[in-house]
Amino acid sequence: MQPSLIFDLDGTLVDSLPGIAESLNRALAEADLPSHPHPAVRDFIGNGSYQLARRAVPEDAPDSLALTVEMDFKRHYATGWKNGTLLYPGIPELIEELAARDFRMAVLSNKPDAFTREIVRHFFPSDPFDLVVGQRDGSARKPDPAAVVPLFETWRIGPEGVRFIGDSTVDRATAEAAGIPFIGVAWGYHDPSDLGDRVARNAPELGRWLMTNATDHE
Ligand SMILES: O=C(O)COP(=O)(O)O
Repeated sequence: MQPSLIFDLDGTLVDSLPGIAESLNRALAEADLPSHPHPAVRDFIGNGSYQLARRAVPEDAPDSLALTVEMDFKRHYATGWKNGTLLYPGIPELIEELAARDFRMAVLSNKPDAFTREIVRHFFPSDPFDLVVGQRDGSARKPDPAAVVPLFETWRIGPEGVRFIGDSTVDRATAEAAGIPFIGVAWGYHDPSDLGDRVARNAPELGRWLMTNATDHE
């Protein structure tokens, strides 16, 4: 049987850095705080919108200021993501091909849930994912392995029947803690050398690996 596939969103399926940076910098400007260049914002991404804001404000700033920046970031991002989010090359073709081959697929993101769903709906109108899960109040978030439990429940499957595909050390840590084989992607926001020994350089390579390993755990 083919493995079920969990995809990270930011840095894996879509390049969301321009939209995140623009919305974050607008929120910072409203709080009279300095903005950050894209490479710095890239390093803030991965642990959700609160951590994004927390890392963007001065270290000694109170949590209340980080929360204000997070709220304003979300307000700008609600409209701003469309101008600053792009699919990575080869991703739509890869997802279509995997769907045609009956791979079961899900998206698991630390991005706020409403944005995660809206972005996935926008870029994947054929609805190829069984489940799209973003960050929700009160629910576990990566790297907590409990974040993958809703996916196991939907698929009625254990970790050995799943692959986790992501661009970050947060994704890798989640997969490892949950016992899921991890495949890194080199085109995202973290250094590929931190992603273990299976790191795909482009979407066709990732596709080949996923399709040729399809029967690993039959
Ligand atoms: O927005 C974030 O912080 C991370 O999002 P991701 O989990 O899709 O990489």
